[in-house]
Amino acid sequence: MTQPKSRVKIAGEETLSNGWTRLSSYLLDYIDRKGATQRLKREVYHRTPAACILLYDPKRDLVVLVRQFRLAVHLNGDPAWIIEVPAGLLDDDHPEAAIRREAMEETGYRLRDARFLFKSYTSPGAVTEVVHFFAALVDIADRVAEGGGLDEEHEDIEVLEIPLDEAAAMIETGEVFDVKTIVLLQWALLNRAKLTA
Ligand SMILES: Nc1nc2c(ncn2[C@@H]2O[C@H](COP(=O)(O)OP(=O)(O)O[C@H]3O[C@H](CO)[C@@H](O)[C@H](O)[C@@H]3O)[C@@H](O)[C@H]2O)c(=O)[nH]1
Ligand SMILES: [Mg+2]
Repeated sequence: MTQPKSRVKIAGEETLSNGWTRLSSYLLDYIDRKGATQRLKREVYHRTPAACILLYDPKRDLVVLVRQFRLAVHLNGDPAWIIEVPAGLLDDDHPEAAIRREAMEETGYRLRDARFLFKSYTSPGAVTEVVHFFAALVDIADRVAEGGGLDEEHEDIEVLEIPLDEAAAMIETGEVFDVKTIVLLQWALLNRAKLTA
């Protein structure tokens, strides 16, 4: 499908907040499918790119997950120490270099091969964030450090090793409700046979 960029003209941008991440309000002139120009106002949160990874140990048939506090979840009134796949911001690194670094910092696993799967927008209605998804096979011998996150960034990360079927069942029970984690656990179920071969 052609992507008609000429149908969109940015007519103005105002920075609403410029803290950890910039929040902007845009005015855009958008030509709709009937050919009429609409002046729209849209707010966008400029999150930088990120990466996440499924760590699967085929010998023990388990996945390596992390649990940490997420303020946004807390503010919504949900249980806020949430279970996720290891993930982090690219910080200007290549996605694979970044996910190797994050996997080590958060879980203590040194990755051998990391396979790129796909990338995904996590909230395209308002947020620029794009997340690069990876998978890697790990073995108990690859755990060369404790993980737990960086002390200087006050990361307080618990490492969990959970049988794949149990982790996947936690989607249905509502214990796992982070979208990148749900996607990667479902990818693992679909590909387990190939991963163990
Ligand atoms: N000072 C300050 N530090 C912050 C702020 N927001 C985050 N940080 C710090 O920035 C670091 C980010 O850690 P990463 O491991 O690089 O990122 P992440 O938070 O795990 O992000 C991943 O998960 C998010 C939630 O699902 C995703 O939004 C993100 O794309 C990525 O996948 C953490 O040390 C965190 O405390 C802030 O507003 N102020
Ligand atoms: Mg992280």
